[in-house]
Amino acid sequence: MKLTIVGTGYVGLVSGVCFSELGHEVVCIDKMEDKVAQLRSGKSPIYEPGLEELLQKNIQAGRLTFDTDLSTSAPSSDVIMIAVGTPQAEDGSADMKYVHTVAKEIGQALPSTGQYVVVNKSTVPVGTADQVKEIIHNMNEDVDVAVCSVPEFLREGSAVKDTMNPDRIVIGTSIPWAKARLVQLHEKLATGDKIVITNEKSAEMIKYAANSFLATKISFINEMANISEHVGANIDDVVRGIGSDRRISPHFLNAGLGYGGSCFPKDVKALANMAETHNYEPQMLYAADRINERQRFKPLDQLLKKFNGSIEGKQIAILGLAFKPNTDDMRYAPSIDIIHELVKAGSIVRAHDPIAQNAAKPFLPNNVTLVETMEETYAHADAVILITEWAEYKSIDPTDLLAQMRGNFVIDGRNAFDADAYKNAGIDYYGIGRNS
Ligand SMILES: NC(=O)C1=CN([C@@H]2O[C@H](COP(=O)(O)OP(=O)(O)OC[C@H]3O[C@@H](n4cnc5c(N)ncnc54)[C@H](O)[C@@H]3O)[C@@H](O)[C@H]2O)C=CC1
Ligand SMILES: O=C(O)[C@H]1O[C@H](OP(=O)(O)OP(=O)(O)OC[C@H]2O[C@@H](n3ccc(=O)[nH]c3=O)[C@H](O)[C@@H]2O)[C@H](O)[C@@H](O)[C@@H]1O
Repeated sequence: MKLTIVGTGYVGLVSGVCFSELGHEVVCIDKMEDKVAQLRSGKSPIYEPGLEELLQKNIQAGRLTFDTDLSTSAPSSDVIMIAVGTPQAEDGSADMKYVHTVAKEIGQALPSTGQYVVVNKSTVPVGTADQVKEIIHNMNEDVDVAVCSVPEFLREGSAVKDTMNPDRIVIGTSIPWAKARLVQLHEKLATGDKIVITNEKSAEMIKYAANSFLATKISFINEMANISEHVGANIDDVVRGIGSDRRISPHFLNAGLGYGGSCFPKDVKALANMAETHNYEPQMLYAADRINERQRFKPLDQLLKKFNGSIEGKQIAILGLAFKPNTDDMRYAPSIDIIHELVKAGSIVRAHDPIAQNAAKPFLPNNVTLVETMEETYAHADAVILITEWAEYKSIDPTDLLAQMRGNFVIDGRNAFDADAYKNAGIDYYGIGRNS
C-alpha cells in the first residue's frame, strides 16, 4: 500500500520506518526542512534502539522517502496518517493546532475523485475524527474521505520493537471500506483477536483510558511506597505479594520518582479536561496527577533530612537525566525539577546521562556541570541521586562508589540498586518505600 505519514516525531517516524520494513511504500512528511534533510541522509533525529538501521535499509530499498509537503504524495496514497504533536495547552487540554493545520493541508491536497482514508495516530480528544472530517470538507466538500482513529501504543526506548510486536491494533471506524483497508494495512502486524475494531470515538477514548490507567497504576504504587515508608513495610515485598495475583500483575508497578515523558502527564490532564468540559469531575485522574507531581521531589526531602535542613555547598551527583532509560527525550523528565530545586538550594550539581546529555542542556540551569563519565559524576560527591535507571548504573559496584565519594548518602530514585549490597558496603542507602 501507499502511505503518507505526516509528522516525523517518535510516532510518525517509527511508524513510517516500520510500515516500509513491512513492504509498504511510505512518504514521511515534516515541516522542519533540516529534519527532512537529516532523515533523507539516513540519520535519525531521535535516539531509538534499532531505528537508524531500519531507516537506512528502507531508504536504500526505495520504499521510504521524505518530503516537507504532503501535496505530492497524499493524492496517490491509500492511507494518510496524522502523527503530529498534541502538546498540553495552558488549561490542560490537548492543543490541537498542529492536527487542525494538517487537516486543512489534506483538504487542500485531495482531489474530488477517489476514496481516501485519513488516520489519526496522534493522541486526540474524543470527537476529533469528526472535527478533522469537517475541516477537510470545509476545504473540499466533494472529497470522499473516511477519517478514522488508529491510536498508537509504542513506548519510547522500545518503539521499534513495540510497533513490530503490538499487543493489539485498535481500528476506530464505522465505515466498512475504510475498515477493510486498515485491516489489510496491519495484517502483517496483527490478526484475529489482536485487532480491536470500534467506532471512532471509542478508539479515541481507548488511548486516553490506556495511558490514564497506566499512569494511575504508577501513582497507586508510589502511594503504597510512601505509606510503606511511614508504617515500616517494604514496597518490594508488597509488590511481590500483590503482583502475583494475576488480576493485578507485577508489570508497571515500579515505585520511584513518578512518571515523566511527553505522554502520561499531558494525557492524564487532557482526559481530566475533557471530562470537565462534559461536566464530570474526574477525581481519580486528579489524584494520579497530584501524587505524581509530588513524587519527584522526594530526593529533596531526604537530602534536607540527611543534612539537617541545608544542602548549600553540598556536592550532589545526578545519575540519569532522560525521563526513562534508552531514550534521549527530556520532556517532563523528573531530573529537570529536581536539579532546579537543588541549584536553588545552593547545591553544587554534577550530572551524567549516557545519551541525553545534549538534549538535557536547554532544560537545565547553566551552573550544572554535565560530565562525560558516571565515575566523574560521583567523585567527591556528598550524595548521589539515581534518577534514570540506565543499565550501566545498575552495574556500579557500591564499594567502588563509596571509595570515590566524599560522603556516603545514595538516593535510589528508581529502586534499581541492590539495597542490601549498598548497605553492606557502608552506604547510607535510601530507596522509595524500601524499608529493610
Ligand atoms: N512519543 C510517544 O512515545 C508517543 C506519542 N503519541 C502521540 O503521538 C503524537 C505525536 O507524538 P510525537 O511523535 O512524540 O511528536 P513529536 O513532537 O516528537 O513530533 C511531531 C512532529 O510533527 C511535525 N509537524 C508538526 N506540524 C506539522 C505539519 N503541519 N506538517 C508536517 N509535520 C508537522 C513536527 O515538526 C514534529 O517533527 C502525540 O499526539 C502524542 O501524544 C502516542 C504514542 C506514543
Ligand atoms: O502515549 C504514549 O506516548 C506512550 O506512553 C507510555 O510510554 P512512554 O511514556 O514512552 O514510557 P513508559 O515506559 O510508559 O514510562 C513512562 C514513565 O513512567 C515511569 N514508570 C514506568 C513504569 C513503572 O512501573 N514505574 C514508573 O515510574 C517511567 O520511568 C517513565 O517516566 C506508554 O507506556 C505507551 O503505551 C504509550 O504509547
